[in-house]
Amino acid sequence: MDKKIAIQGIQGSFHHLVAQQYYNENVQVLECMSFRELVAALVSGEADEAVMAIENSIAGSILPNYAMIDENNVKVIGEHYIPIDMNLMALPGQSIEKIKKVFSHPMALLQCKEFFKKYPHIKLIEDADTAEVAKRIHVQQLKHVGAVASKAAADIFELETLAESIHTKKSNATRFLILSMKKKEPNGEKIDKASLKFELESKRGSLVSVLNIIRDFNLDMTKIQSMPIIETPWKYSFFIDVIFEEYEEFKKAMEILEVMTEQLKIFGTYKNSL
Ligand SMILES: O=C(O)C(=O)C[C@]1(C(=O)O)C=C[C@@H](O)C=C1
Repeated sequence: MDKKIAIQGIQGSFHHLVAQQYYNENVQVLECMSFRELVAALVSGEADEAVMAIENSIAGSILPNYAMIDENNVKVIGEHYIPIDMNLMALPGQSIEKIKKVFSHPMALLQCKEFFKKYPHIKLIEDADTAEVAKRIHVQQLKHVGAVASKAAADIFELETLAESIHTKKSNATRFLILSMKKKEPNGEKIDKASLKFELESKRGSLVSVLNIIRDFNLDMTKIQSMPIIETPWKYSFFIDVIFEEYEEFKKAMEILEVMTEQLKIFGTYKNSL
């Protein structure tokens, strides 16, 4: 039986595009209207795996997603990057001048902030999903309303593109994680990346000591994200990604970090896809 993959959003969303690229064109998806719903579907077993956006090159990290992965003991089993192309769309026959409101996912609106500065008459409103807005405009035949979404969404929901590629930087890209409640099954793929988290005592040099171990064992840190620990004001946890050539070196580094840090947690080891 095909695996069921939870995505945030509906057909035509960027998550759907990633699921099609990572699994296959006909992937069986479970459409979730929030990241919280997506994680709940994984935890309950309703979905086997999930695709979750974690970071965008313009809008930055989606911090609540780090916390949800951590709190629910979700495993990271892969990653996927896609260039993100944002487009303004509306019912056929509308023009930008006629559009009064534009709805989209908050991360999508953030990526297009510069474009909309030129159109101060347009009110930007956050919504659950890019493609879902496109669908709503089509189903309810909403005039004077625009969506910011993918070209695929415009095609599926028969909308006209009023402005193409409206994201601020043309190199706009989003990184997605592939998630599961189970550890990655070996499938012959090279494992050369890991996502982990640790907490540190607020002591002089504690982070530097960890970074030295990472360097000494030839791990290349590709990302570091600090997150406040809610229970203890001004104490932080660090979420990091590392890539490596030798799995054995990674393992040895983790044995040392286990002793040097508090709450070391490895979310998963998987194939680097950048
Ligand atoms: O609304 C969508 O289409 C999504 O897939 C969500 C999402 C996100 O969560 O960042 C995915 C990629 C883009 O960066 C913008 C929006």
